[in-house]
Amino acid sequence: MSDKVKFTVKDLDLFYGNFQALKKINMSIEQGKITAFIGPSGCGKSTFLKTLNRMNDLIEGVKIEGEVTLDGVDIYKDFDAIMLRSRVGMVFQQPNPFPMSIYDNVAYGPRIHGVKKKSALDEIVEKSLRQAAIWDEVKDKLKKSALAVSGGQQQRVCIARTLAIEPEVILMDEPTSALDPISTIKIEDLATELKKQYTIIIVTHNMQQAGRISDKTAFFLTGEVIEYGDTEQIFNKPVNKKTEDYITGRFG
Ligand SMILES: Nc1ncnc2c1ncn2[C@@H]1O[C@H](COP(=O)(O)OP(=O)(O)OP(=O)(O)O)[C@@H](O)[C@H]1O
Repeated sequence: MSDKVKFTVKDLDLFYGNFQALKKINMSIEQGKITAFIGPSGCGKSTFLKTLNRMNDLIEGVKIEGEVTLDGVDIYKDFDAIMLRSRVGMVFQQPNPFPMSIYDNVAYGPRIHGVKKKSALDEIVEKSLRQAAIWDEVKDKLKKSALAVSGGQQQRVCIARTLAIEPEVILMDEPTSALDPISTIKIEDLATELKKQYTIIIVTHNMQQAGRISDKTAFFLTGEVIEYGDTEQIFNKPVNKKTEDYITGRFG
């Protein structure tokens, strides 16, 4: 697997009004890997994740300074936000299928991007549901409401919906925190499978999860990245005392 850099973040500051939520973040995120963001509640993990597909643009009073590039192109200066989000998809904490059929959920993005032919949509829907490891469970109920399946299945439908627009990066914001252990393992296995094709960045409170699936880990504290490196190093030989305290549960 190449070590090609997907995102480069330089001196990134983010303010919600007067409150500085991110402080001088510098990070290179590698392609084809799973990068985990860990740290205590409120330390800025989700905020940082959302700067990578400009979801914070939608919040009033947000000010962002510094630079984020995707494949070397500045996402704040040289990208249309909609175009960016089609390359950098997102899966949220709570499964959030649209109140429509499973088929229409997955076909939603391609339709917006102009795919109209039924045969083409059928193909995308099947491929995406297969990639999201849920095809066999839903293939006989594609016309049923996406809200009528279990939470774990809903989350995989949401992942399929994200995959249907063929992004290059998938941002996952605590994607398993609302799920039972079996569904959690399914999503973890899925993430491991998907990294062959996609770059995945995941926010998680579950340290075992970060240890199990990620290649790189960044530890955040009060808006700063305290330590960033190979997951094995961060978990087994953290350099910073604060990282060690957090990893070993002595934090706070
Ligand atoms: N829309 C907003 N307006 C103002 N402050 C916000 C907003 N969103 C987040 N914050 C603040 O920014 C800080 C970072 O929040 P963020 O949600 O990024 O943290 P987090 O590490 O993801 O937390 P958690 O693990 O609890 O989800 C917190 O102090 C939070 O209260």
